[in-house]
Order: sequence, then C-alpha cells, then structure tokens
Amino acid sequence: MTSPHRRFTEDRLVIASHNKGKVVEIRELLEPFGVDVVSAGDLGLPEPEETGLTFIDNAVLKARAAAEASGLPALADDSGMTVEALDGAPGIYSARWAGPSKDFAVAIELVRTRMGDDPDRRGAFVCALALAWPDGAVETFEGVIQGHLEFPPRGSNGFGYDPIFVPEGDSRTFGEFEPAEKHAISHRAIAFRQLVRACFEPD
Ligand SMILES: O=P(O)(O)OP(=O)(O)OP(=O)(O)OC[C@H]1O[C@@H](n2cnc3c(O)ncnc32)[C@H](O)[C@@H]1O
Ligand SMILES: [Mg+2]
Repeated sequence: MTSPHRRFTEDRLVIASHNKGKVVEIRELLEPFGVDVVSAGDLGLPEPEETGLTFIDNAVLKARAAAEASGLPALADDSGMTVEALDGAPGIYSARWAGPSKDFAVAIELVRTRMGDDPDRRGAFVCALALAWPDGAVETFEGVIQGHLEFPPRGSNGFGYDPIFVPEGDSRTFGEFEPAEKHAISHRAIAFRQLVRACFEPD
C-alpha cells in the first residue's frame, strides 16, 4: 500500500519559527536528510499571531503563513509545557508566559509560584509539527514526553523551560542534557520520527 501522506520531494525547506533554540534543534534533526533549510527569520518573514486553541492549530497556522509568503514548503513547530497542577497551563501559552521580552526566568518563576507547594509535580512537553506546501496541502504530527518539574532551575543547555523539566526515567533536567541526548527522547524528536517516516523516508 502506498503512504497516504504527501511526500517531501523538494530540496529546500523553510523552518517557520522565530525561536533560535528551536531552529537549532530542527536543523540538527533534519541534517541526515540533506535538506537545505532556511529559517523564517533569515527570510524576514513576519511572525503570525497564534490565534489557534490547540498546538496543532497553531503549527498549521504558522506553517501555512510561511509557505504562502515564501513559495517554499514550510515546517512549523508549536510546542509548550503542560503542568498537571495548573490544569495543563501554560500549554499553548508557554511562550506568552515569558512576556514580550521572552524572559524564561520570568516564565519559570511564574510556574513555580502558581504551583506553590502542590504535591503533584507532574508535567509534560508537547510538540506539534506541521509541514505545509504553497498549494495548501499540510501534514501534522504530535509528540509528548512526560516528566516532572524541579526548582530551582538547573543546567544551561537547551532553551525555554528546559532547566526545570526532568523527563521520566532520569534525574537531570533537560538543561543538563547534551543536545544529542535530548534529541534521542524529546517531544520534538518523537514528533520528528513520525514526520520523517511519513514524508521523508522512501516507501
Ligand atoms: O512560534 P515560534 O516562532 O516557533 O517560536 P515560539 O518561541 O513562540 O514557540 P511557540 O509559540 O511554539 O511556544 C513554545 C514555547 O514553549 C517552550 N518550549 C517548547 N519546546 C521546548 C523545549 O524543547 N524545551 C524547553 N522549552 C520549550 C519554549 O519556551 C517556547 O517559547
Ligand atoms: Mg510562537
């Protein structure tokens, strides 16, 4: 049976993200596929307003905007951290909790104070990926990694909420992981494996 997914056959791809940490990780994850990648920032593409109510909706909105503006296929990532004790917040608002200056010390402090001494420390990272073509076709994938939160933040690798997130089965935060170790297990890596299987690898 042939794959129901639209295959990626072009040789150039736009990463529809203005987040430097994400762009670094996505470039590393795409490296084995020999795709020439350019970021939305490099092309001077605008940052669309994220009006969706799910990670998938926002990933599709960002990928479609970049594909239309650039005339190239575009890959967007909408991701965030969900906290059990906060009923899933900050979730799709994870970037917005860091405020206009994108200060994650502020966002992390907000999570710490809102959780207070709630004994439930469980959290997860979610990553939705959308690959969109200029003709409007789109493919979507989602990955989740479970873990718990620890304060104060530890480690200077990664980005965003990495210094407070401890994935299940480890005692270190993602901020203390080497990049290659994070790529082996992260929410982004899980979503990427599905994307690669569906759209990049030969049938
Ligand atoms: O929308 P783009 O331009 O891609 O960049 P952004 O930073 O606004 O990205 P999102 O809207 O998807 O918001 C997700 C936020 O969740 C956080 N986040 C996502 N993945 C993460 C990861 O692997 N490690 C730590 N924090 C992460 C990070 O702080 C992001 O700013
Ligand atoms: Mg964003």
